[in-house]
Amino acid sequence: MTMSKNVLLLPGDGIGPEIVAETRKVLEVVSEKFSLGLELSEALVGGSAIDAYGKPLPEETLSAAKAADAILLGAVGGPKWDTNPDFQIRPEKGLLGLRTELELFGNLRPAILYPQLAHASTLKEEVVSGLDILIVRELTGGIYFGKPRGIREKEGGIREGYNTYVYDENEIRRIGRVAFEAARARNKKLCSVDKANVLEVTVLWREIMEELKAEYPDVELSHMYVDNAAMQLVRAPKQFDVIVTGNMFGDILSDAAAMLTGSIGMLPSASLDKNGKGMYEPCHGSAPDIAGQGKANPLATILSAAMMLRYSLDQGEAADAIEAAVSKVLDQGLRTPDILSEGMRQVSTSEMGDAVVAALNS
Ligand SMILES: NC(=O)c1ccc[n+]([C@@H]2O[C@H](COP(=O)([O-])OP(=O)(O)OC[C@H]3O[C@@H](n4cnc5c(N)ncnc54)[C@H](O)[C@@H]3O)[C@@H](O)[C@H]2O)c1
Ligand SMILES: CC(C)[C@H](C(=O)O)[C@@H](O)C(=O)O
Ligand SMILES: [Mg+2]
Repeated sequence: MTMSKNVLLLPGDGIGPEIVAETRKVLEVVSEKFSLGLELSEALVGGSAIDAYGKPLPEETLSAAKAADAILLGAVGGPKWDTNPDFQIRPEKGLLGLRTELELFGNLRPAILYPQLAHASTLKEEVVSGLDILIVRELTGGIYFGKPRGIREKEGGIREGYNTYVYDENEIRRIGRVAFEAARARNKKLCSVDKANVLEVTVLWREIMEELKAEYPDVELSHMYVDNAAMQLVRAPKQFDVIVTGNMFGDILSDAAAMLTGSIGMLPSASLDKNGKGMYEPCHGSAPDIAGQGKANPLATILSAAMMLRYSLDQGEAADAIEAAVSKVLDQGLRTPDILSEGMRQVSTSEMGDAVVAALNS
């Protein structure tokens, strides 16, 4: 008898509902094919939750997320809510609240170039071909959550905005271990990215990473300043295997890494707690500029579902099948507009989802 597994789908805003609908089709097919007994339910988060409940993370959604075996999120945000004067009532706060409430501190953002997309990258083919790197981003600390924060008035009525970049050594150690373990399971090369020439918080970061090295003598550890890392990611990205960094640097570097894979529409992610429970989402946002037009690439979300099966639901075979199906549709020359190149056939969001389903069934 199969044990049923509860998966909570959080479509969110903008292209979120479109890409999650395609991913739902894929999950239904693999559930059937591999007898996974996935029970899929949906809840609101972000702007859609603000519209329905007046807040971006309603209690119903949070308790469903806590009860679920795994969560798959589309994206949140959009211009409709960007001018909300109460900063707590913003879609992004719903996503950040889920990450902190569920203690999802370990964010894995793999940037893999499918060989079929070597032409889709804006970089030269030889720079990106064979690319397979992993960014490990700390997700529940750093400047995103540090206190004090706010906008205050100084003497003379001058307003100033302020945030606090803070990490304690335990927070650094636990993300460090995630990264060392990941490097150990790959090519045993870890690059820690910081700004230790300027920021004390990252002086401590570097010190703790060095300390952890003793536990992982088989992993080669190096350090790089974030400005150089941004440059090196574009200049020679294949020099990296695993990168570990804090919340904000990881946010920025992972968008840069996305373009190495051809499109931000290709980059999946896993956000894990200490027990491996997780929320899975594409690295991109709600793309308001293309929402509702059938132009969104659903593959980052579909690949996030594969990560979910592998990391939280222990279904590596089903995950492999999804990734093979994605590779197959790329072999067939099917492309959403963001990854379109000469000689390929342009398809819509739902045609891409249907093609992945067909590849799974074939
Ligand atoms: N995890 C999330 O939910 C998340 C992540 C990033 C941004 N956001 C939010 O999304 C909104 C828009 O932010 P942004 O414009 O800076 O970033 P974005 O990632 O939404 O879009 C950047 C560009 O990439 C394109 N793009 C993104 N995903 C795509 C896909 N799947 N297929 C094809 N093209 C795609 C968009 O059309 C746009 O041109 C903001 O409200 C932001 O806060 C949410
Ligand atoms: C929407 C925003 C809060 C989020 C982040 O900054 O973490 C996004 O950019 C991401 O990369 O997941
Ligand atoms: Mg981001």
